[in-house]
Amino acid sequence: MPLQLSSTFYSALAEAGRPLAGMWVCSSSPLVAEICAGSGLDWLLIDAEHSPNGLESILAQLHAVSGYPLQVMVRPPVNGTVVIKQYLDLGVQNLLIPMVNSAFEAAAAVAAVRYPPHGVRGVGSALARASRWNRIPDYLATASESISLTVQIESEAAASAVEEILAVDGVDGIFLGPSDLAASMGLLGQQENPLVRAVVEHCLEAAKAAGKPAGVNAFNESTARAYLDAGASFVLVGADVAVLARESERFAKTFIPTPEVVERDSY
Ligand SMILES: O=C(O)C(=O)C[C@H](O)[C@@H](O)CO
Repeated sequence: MPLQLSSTFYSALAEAGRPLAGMWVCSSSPLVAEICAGSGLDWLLIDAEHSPNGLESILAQLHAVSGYPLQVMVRPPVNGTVVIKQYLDLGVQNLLIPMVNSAFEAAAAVAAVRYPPHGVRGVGSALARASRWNRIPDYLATASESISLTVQIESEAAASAVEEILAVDGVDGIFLGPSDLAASMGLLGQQENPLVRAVVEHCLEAAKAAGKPAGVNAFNESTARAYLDAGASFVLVGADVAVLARESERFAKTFIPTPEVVERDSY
């Protein structure tokens, strides 16, 4: 029986017939990635934009989660042809490209994931995990069927161009980043601000009109539910590192007496 690659994020979304819920893996740890993979969530996003991940640690995490029935997406640090080629050759099948601000930038990402004549992806898969070292029959001809591309809308410029970005052939879906969006609107740290939420909802509507799925980052449960009600097809509702940070603080608060605040003279 020939080897087969798993289905993509968007095939799984269509098959599920309901929104997909997932979480970030930012710890760069294969062990933590595997713990999260067995949680029952629909998908994981391994982050390399803000997390200390290199090709080796991403590969180790892909290995760790490979036996679990969920989708895995990976976010590279930049929208770059070389880095995208390396991720694809590593066997990443679902890519989330950060900071895509225009149709031009979205088209560059599409070109990076496709072989010539449809794109500019370099040909090295025979020596790479992507094709399982040429054990996937016809990998070069069929690669694009095993890859999904999601672009991140996370600035005012991107939100203004969202219709054009959605219209780019090869963009399978969009993902809203309320934190950077808020920052670009002069509202740093205010991802829950009604002005930010209104822009997110505008983009969700644009995606619906374009017939493409849209996802959003929302760690606050009521916000996540509101975005799902507004038409989000997939959400990220937490992160490994955040769970660990908040729970370890809770342990400390529960068992360690709060030191008295010592009033000091000002020097
Ligand atoms: O702008 C956003 O929101 C995101 O892109 C998500 C962040 O990068 C993520 O680290 C959560 O804060």
